[in-house]
Order: sequence, then C-alpha cells, then structure tokens
Amino acid sequence: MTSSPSSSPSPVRLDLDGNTIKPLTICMIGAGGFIGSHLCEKLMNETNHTVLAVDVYNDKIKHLLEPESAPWTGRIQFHRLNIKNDSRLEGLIKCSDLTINLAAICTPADYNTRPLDTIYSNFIDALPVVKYCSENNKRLIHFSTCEVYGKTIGSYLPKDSPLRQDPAYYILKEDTSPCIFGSVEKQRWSYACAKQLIERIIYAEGAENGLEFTIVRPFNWIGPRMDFIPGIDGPSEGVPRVLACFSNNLLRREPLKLVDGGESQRTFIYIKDAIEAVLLMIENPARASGHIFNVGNPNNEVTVRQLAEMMTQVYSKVSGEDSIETPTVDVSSKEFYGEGYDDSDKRIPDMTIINKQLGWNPKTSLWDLLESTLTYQHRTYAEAIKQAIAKPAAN
Ligand SMILES: NC(=O)c1ccc[n+]([C@@H]2O[C@H](COP(=O)([O-])OP(=O)(O)OC[C@H]3O[C@@H](n4cnc5c(N)ncnc54)[C@H](O)[C@@H]3O)[C@@H](O)[C@H]2O)c1
Ligand SMILES: O=c1ccn([C@@H]2O[C@H](COP(=O)(O)OP(=O)(O)O[C@H]3OC[C@@H](O)[C@H](O)[C@H]3O)[C@@H](O)[C@H]2O)c(=O)[nH]1
Repeated sequence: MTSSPSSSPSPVRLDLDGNTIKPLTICMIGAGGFIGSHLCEKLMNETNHTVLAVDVYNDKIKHLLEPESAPWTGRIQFHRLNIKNDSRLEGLIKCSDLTINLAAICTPADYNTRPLDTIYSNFIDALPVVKYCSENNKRLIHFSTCEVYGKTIGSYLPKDSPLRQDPAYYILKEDTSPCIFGSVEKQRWSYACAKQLIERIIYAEGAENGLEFTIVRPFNWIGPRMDFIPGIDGPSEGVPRVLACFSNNLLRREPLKLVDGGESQRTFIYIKDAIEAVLLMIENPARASGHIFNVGNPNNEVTVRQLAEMMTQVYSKVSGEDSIETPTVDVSSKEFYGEGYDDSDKRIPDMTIINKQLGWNPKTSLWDLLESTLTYQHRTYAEAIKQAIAKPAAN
C-alpha cells in the first residue's frame, strides 16, 4: 500500500509497483470545496506533496492554512482566484506537476434554475484548464460525475419487466454504458451534458495530442463539510445536496422532504474511502492515466426514503433526541426544485476498472458513515441552529 494512516508522512512512500514516489507539486482547483478540503487534509497528513490550492473560498481549508506551526507549513499555499477570468491560472499549472480540477457548480437545485451558469462552470470554464495542461505537457485529473450516465436502460423497460432485475440493465460501466439524458426542456441535464462534453474534450486531447489524463466519476460522496446548512453557513433559501438538506431538517426538527416520494436510488460512499482512491490515482500515474474511473460504493444502495429513515434513526442516536412524530413528508419535484427537474433513477457503479488498475475497494457501511457524519453535523451546527431559531428576526 502507498500510505499509512499516521499523522506524519512516512519518509519513503512507494507506489503500487514498489517504486519510490517523488514529492509532487499539485495545482488543485476547487480545493476549498467539500472534496478538495478532504483531499488537502489527506495530502498534508500523509504525504510530502505540495498543494497550490486555488478557489474563491477557503473556509473549509482554513484549519490547514492558519496554524503557522503545522507540520505541513509551506506545503500548502492558497491562491484566491476565479478561474473564469484570472490570467494567473496558467502560471500555476505550469509550475505544477499535476493539476486536479474540482471546480464546478454541482448542486442539482442549480441545474434547472441556473442552466447557463451550470453549463459555463462545468464546460466553458474547464476548457482553459484542459488546454493549459495539454500545451504544457502537464498531467490532469479531472472531476466529472456519475450523472454522465443519466438514467438507466432499465428505467425505460415496462414496470413489470423481469429484465429490470438483470444487472445488465442498470449497472453503470465506464466503457460500455450509454449516457441517457432527458429532453432539452428538462434542464436538469444541463450539468450532466456539460460534464460529458468536457470528458470528451479531455479524451480527445489524450488521443490527438497526448494529454496525460485521468477522469473521476464520483458516485454520491458524502461526509463532513459537504455543502452548507441554510441560514447558518449558507443562504437561508439555498438548496444543498440531499445530505445537507436532510441534516438541516433533522437539526431544526422538521420533517425530511421526499422529492416525488423518495423512490430514486443512490449508492453513497464515505468521503474518506473515496479520497483513498484519489490518492492512489495521484501516486500511480502509470496505472491511472488514460482511464475513466467510477468511484462509489455499490454495497451502500438505498432509496432516498430509506436514506431519510436511516438518517432519522442515526441522528436520534447521536443527538440523544427522540425523532419527531412525522419524520418525512412528500413533496413534488416541481415544488421543490421548480420546472425542468428530472432525476437519475438508480446509480450502481461497476468497480471492475478501478479494482484492476488500483486494487481499491470502499470500506465503510452506510450506517457507519452516517454515524460519523451526523455526529459532526450535530457538533458543528446544533448550537447555532438553536440560537437562530431563538432569534429569527436577527437572521
Ligand atoms: N460530492 C460528490 O458526491 C460529487 C459527485 C459527482 C461529481 N462531483 C464533482 O466533484 C467536484 C467537486 O465537488 P464537491 O462536492 O467538492 O463540490 P463543492 O461545491 O464543495 O466544491 C467545488 C469548489 O469549486 C470552487 N469553484 C467553483 N467555481 C470556481 C471558479 N470559477 N474558480 C475557482 N473556484 C471555483 C467552489 O468555490 C468550491 O469550493 C465537482 O466537479 C463535482 O461536479 C462531486
Ligand atoms: O431534501 C431533499 C433533497 C434531495 N432529495 C432527493 O435525493 C436524491 C439525491 O439528491 P442530491 O441532491 O444528493 O443529488 P443527486 O444525487 O441527484 O445528484 C448529485 O449527484 C452527483 C453529483 O454530480 C452532484 O453532486 C449531484 O448532481 C435526489 O433524488 C433528490 O431528488 C430529496 O428527496 N429531498
């Protein structure tokens, strides 16, 4: 294995083939977000790599930037810049060995309500990053999404078809599954479509110009620091992803809202398991380059309704509070997200490629990951929510 779970980096790190890993300089764009913050933490705690952390915000990595005495001082530098319009970006990519691009608008509530911003963020703004990497012969790890698969083939079969039970109709494979999106009026797919086109550009840069790339397709990574709690560390009217929506409801003792009955299925993976996979990609370029990797946990599948029920139980355990009498309420997608919303029905990643190339497997069960995440949510937000509820006028 390449890493030990100690807090100080081991002096010699070996890759999966037994070669010494040289310290790298990594330009990480979107380093201040949910995934970026965990990746920075991992790189500081367990490796000798240097991170040029690019983002417009740094609240989620402040704990890594501030302590002057931290053992990693000098190995992480924050560069506050918007990649849409900042000429410093090319210089940062040029002086790095590897660029990791995480920057994106990636909350479903935005896809149908801000489709232009979504398409620009996920496609147009990512183009110069690809171009600078290609022109300067720099390696790129680009974050795409499991949403590029869209809906499953099985979802188009009659409801009572026995083929719906056949994995061939729902397992999502990097090299064979089609990308099935709804009509253009269903603006939900603006995100998936933009991500698909940037994947195709990166793949073509690899094929025609020799760009050394890896594409990551995350399948619902969740954990501490994901998104924001509306009215506490994000806008009151904002709609984050489901983990933060449900956490907010639990913290406020409100029913969890099940969109269109909560029948959609997802597989959730603990952020810390997923970050292990990314570190393997960073440190094993010969095994990771030229590949597209699903990164998810096929064993953690639930419907959104089941997720709501499990989160309610877990939150009760970690907070010591009984759950409310009506823990969930149904809401239509039109009411919750507005016109143009649509949904992925089911998302189970095929793990063959990542297993073969990197020998990686997820470890944490859904119950365990919810327990550690909701313990964090309770510790971080319960007091602030109590105060906000007590003084509504001040918010
Ligand atoms: N979390 C998941 O489960 C998941 C699933 C699928 C795909 N992804 C992809 O992974 C990536 C990271 O996701 P995340 O969950 O950490 O999201 P996030 O929103 O927490 O992080 C994205 C970061 O990018 C920054 N950013 C956006 N536009 C920028 C710009 N123009 N200039 C500079 N910084 C900018 C944001 O400020 C934010 O800190 C995204 O590309 C997303 O599409 C994530
Ligand atoms: O309060 C809520 C929030 C969400 N939901 C439902 O929960 C499911 C999951 O919603 P999320 O907000 O986590 O987002 P999705 O899984 O649909 O998409 C995500 O997947 C992969 C990434 O690319 C993005 O981070 C995001 O697009 C959806 O079916 C949604 O309709 C609720 O039922 N209630």
